Amino acid sequence: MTATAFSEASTSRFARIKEGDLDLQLHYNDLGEGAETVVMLHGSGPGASGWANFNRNIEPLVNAGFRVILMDCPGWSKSDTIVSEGSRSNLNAQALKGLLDVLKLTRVHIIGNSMGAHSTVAFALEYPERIGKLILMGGGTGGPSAFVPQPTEGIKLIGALYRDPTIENLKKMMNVFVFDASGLTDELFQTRLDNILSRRDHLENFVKSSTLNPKQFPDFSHRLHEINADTLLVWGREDRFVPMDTGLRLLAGLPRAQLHVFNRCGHWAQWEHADKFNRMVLDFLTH
Ligand SMILES: O=C(O)CCC(=O)/C=C/C=C(\O)C(=O)O
Repeated sequence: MTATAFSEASTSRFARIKEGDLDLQLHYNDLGEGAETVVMLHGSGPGASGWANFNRNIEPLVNAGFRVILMDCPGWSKSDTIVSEGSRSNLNAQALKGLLDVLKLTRVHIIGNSMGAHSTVAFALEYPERIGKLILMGGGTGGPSAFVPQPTEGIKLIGALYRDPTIENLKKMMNVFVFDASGLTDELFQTRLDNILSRRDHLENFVKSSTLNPKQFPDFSHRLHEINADTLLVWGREDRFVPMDTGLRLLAGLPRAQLHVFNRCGHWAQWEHADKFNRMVLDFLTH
């Protein structure tokens, strides 16, 4: 499959999942045909989706012979909406279990970005037999930062955009996502704003969820030693959403983890340093 052979629309799929108390329709993108599958889980910003977060990272994996599944978590993009009163990390893990069962995938590698990384760790703890290797970027556990006041600047901007979804608030948030904002185009802003405004129900339910339970992403630090999977941690040195000492906490707790820190990089390492990130991921998955 070549770069021009796939698009969001041509790879868009829906699945009905019933997993425990969850009964909902999930949207996902399905690309490639390899024997091994890589699942990508997006972050929690308004208008995020698998495609929005990972469109620069799909092609090298597909060309290397992996099947790639981008799951849109409940409450994002074209998946059903939901109010999360408990741990959203665990809710997303449960949704992923349901999707993998529908797709008959027994074991997958997972790349998680921010909330997606928190959810990857929740999945690894709940369903250890279903995981291959893990790649966690800008997340993996909630909990305190020893150095940066919380909520961080970036998380406050996410909250402001959820409550008041204007182009001005979107630009404020996205300028903090990245180290170098010169790559953010008007087209990117407009696409993201269209995604945001197309699902007001998701926005309202995220605000409701955060009011019901401000700690949507619990601290897994005390359980990290249970995860035996090879894990690549990737952080931006200038991450203003989830500070880099969270990466150090993960490195200390996960027995088989290694950490790579990009300099001149914010919260979107997979986008800001896509070529190097893609090479590192392929090397990690194939060796
Ligand atoms: O609150 C947290 O710990 C997670 C924050 C988070 O998931 C932010 C992600 C932002 C994006 O990657 C996005 O919106 O595209």
